[in-house]
Parts: sequence; structure tokens; C-alpha cells
Amino acid sequence: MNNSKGIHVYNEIGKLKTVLLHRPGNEIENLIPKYLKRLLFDDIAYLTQAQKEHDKFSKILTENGVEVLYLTDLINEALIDNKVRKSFIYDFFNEVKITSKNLRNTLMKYLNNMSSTELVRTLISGIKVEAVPSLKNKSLADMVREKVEYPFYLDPIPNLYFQRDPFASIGSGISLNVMSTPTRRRETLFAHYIFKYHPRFKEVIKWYERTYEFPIEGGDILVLSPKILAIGISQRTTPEAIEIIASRLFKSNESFETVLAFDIPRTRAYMHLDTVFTMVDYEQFTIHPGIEKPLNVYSIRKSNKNDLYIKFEQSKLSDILKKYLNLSEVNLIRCGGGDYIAAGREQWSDGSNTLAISPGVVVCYDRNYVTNQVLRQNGIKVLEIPSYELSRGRGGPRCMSMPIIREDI
Ligand SMILES: NC(=[NH2+])NCCC[C@H](N)C(=O)O
Repeated sequence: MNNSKGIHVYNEIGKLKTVLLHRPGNEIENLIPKYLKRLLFDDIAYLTQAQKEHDKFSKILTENGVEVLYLTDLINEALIDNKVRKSFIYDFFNEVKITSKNLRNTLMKYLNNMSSTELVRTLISGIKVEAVPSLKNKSLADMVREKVEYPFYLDPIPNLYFQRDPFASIGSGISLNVMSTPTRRRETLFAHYIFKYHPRFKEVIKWYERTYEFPIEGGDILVLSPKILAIGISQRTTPEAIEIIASRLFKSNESFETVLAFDIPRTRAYMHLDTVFTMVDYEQFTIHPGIEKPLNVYSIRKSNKNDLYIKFEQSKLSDILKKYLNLSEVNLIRCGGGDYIAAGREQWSDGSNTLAISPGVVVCYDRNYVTNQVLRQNGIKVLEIPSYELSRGRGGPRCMSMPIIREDI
């Protein structure tokens, strides 16, 4: 592991130096069709294949000089102190509303017998009722719970391999996000403990906290330049959260001057801005044609009196990007080459969700061959990873990764 401390992310495309991933594990094997919708997954995935694909993703990154950190390692390193470990477990119980004293004690005993690695793995993959010794002296809540015949005390966390979302690196700090659905809220506990206790990360400043009121998720946050952020107003991210982050950033010593808020349609297929718009080179972006017409963009800037100055941007997207990023040309590369059918199909499997590892070099799913071809025609180097299973969770290479350090450009 390299020794650089903290976070450094001032752009979307500068050479990626360090990135955070989570390799999918048994949480995927605990999904059943009945609960898919609530757990925000679209199909039953085959874990062995998903892991192969994820390992390939990680290998491509490593081969390109990126330091890959795994969430499970960081959290293990953060939980060394026994008191911290206990409070992490209690936070999990509180998050899923395990309130019965008896059940809390029984589960605590069950978890306390585990090594730290096992504990973390279990909290992620879920706790099956049958795995825990049966309760003695049941409370009313325990009895009611038993009648429901739900197989888990703790649900699996199948979306954890989408490390883009629970927190987002912005400049030298992070937004510790408020997830919009209950199923993903436990995910932010990992970041909460890492950024509080891990020696490498505990000094990092937070622009947003998981206890705030308004949802915001990392897939909506794009650091376009040291001065400009783009944040989606989406199914998952609220305008109120964007205002709070903007004003925290503008009051800090950071270089950010403008937040462009992209108002995108609220739909499952476009749950975050990065499912329809990513940056691939200095002046090139991918975009899903399905959002171009309904897109409204607002600019948020610092006004003199420490207030926010908010304006609706009248121009078309390429002109807005030219103006704020100081570019003479902007090329919007359309998902599926702009073809209605290909764009719809490939966006669904994250064709516009690219992860840039340096200017003009991106990691993409192999299945989106139309979009990948168009990217190449525009001079972009596309590194493909297999995507039979990973794509069933509705997220691509950008969704699966959180940059920790990027080189400035
Ligand atoms: N940054 C992203 N686009 N992440 C995709 C997350 C997908 C995940 N199944 C969810 O619905 O939350």
C-alpha cells in the first residue's frame, strides 16, 4: 500500500493513482427474486462469474499503475479496537432497526465469536435467521418477527460493489452520502468508520454527513475540473443536498467555484447522472440521447455575501460545458451511436458509464459494442471488461469504483 494519506480528486480523467473497490461476495448469493426490487437489483447473478469479471476489472486497473484498495481491507484495519468494532455492529443493528434487547445480545454473541474478516463478510452477506442459535425468552417483537417468516435478520448488501455511491471524493474531502433508499443506508457505515478510524483516512474533511436530511448519492457527483462540479438532481439526489455541498465547498479553501446541477428524469434506468453522462477526455463526454431533450442545467456559484447565486442555464449542454470548462470545442459522444434502439439497450447496461483512468483512456463493459466502437472512432482508447453478471446490478465501471487519488491535469 502506498503511504499517501487522504483524498485527492480534482478531475474526472487525470491519471488514476488509487481507487477503492469491493469484490462482490456471498451477498450476491443471498438474493432471491422476491426481494430483488427492494434490494435494487434486477436479476439473480452467478457469483463465480461476477467475481471473475470483477477480478479482471481490478487487474486492468493494476496493470495500468492504479493502486487498488478493497473496502473489506480498509474496514478491517479501521475496526482493530474492540470498542470500535462493537459500535460498528451496534450501528448496523440500529440501521436495520433490530431493537429487541434479546435479539441484539444473541446476534452480538454470534458475531463476537468471529474474526474481523469473518465479521465484515457476514455483515455484508447478511445474517440468515437459521444461522443464529434460536432465541430464548422471546420478546413480543421477536415473536411478531418470527411470524413473518422472513429469512434474514440482516439483509444482504448486494449493491456494495457499486463503491461509487456511498461516499464521493471531492477535492481533498468527501461527501459522506445519505442514500435515498433504506437498503443502501448501511453501506455508508463502512465509509463512516474508515474516515473516522483508519490511519490513512481519518483526517479527511467531510462536505456532507450521513446523518443529514437530504439524500445524495455518489453516482450523481462528477468532478469535472478543479473549479467545476456537475451534480445530478435525480431519483437519488435532491437539490437541497446539492446546495449544502456547494455552500460548504465555497466556504472552504478548495478551488471549486461552480456546481452545475443537471436535472435528469427520475427513472430506474437513469438512477444517477453517471448512468447517462461521463467525461472521457479533456473535451469529450459520453451522453445518453434519452436525456438530452429533458435536461435542465442550473449553475450554482458563490455570491458576494456568502450566499449562493443560482441561475437556470439557457444554452445547450455543449455550450454550457464549453463556457464553464473553458473549452473551444466539446464533443458529446452518444451512447449507441445515437441510434434509438442501440442507445436504449446499451444505456440499460451502462454503455455511458465509463471509468477514465487517464485522459482519453476508459474502462467499459464489453457488451456495449456499439458505443465502444463509437468511442474508438472518436480517438478514445477503450479497455473492455467482461460483463455478463456484473451488469445485472445496473451499474458499470464508473459505478464500481471510487477514485481516492487522481493526478492533477
Ligand atoms: N453510480 C451508479 N450509477 N451506481 C449504480 C448503482 C446500482 C444499484 N443497483 C442501485 O440501484 O443503487
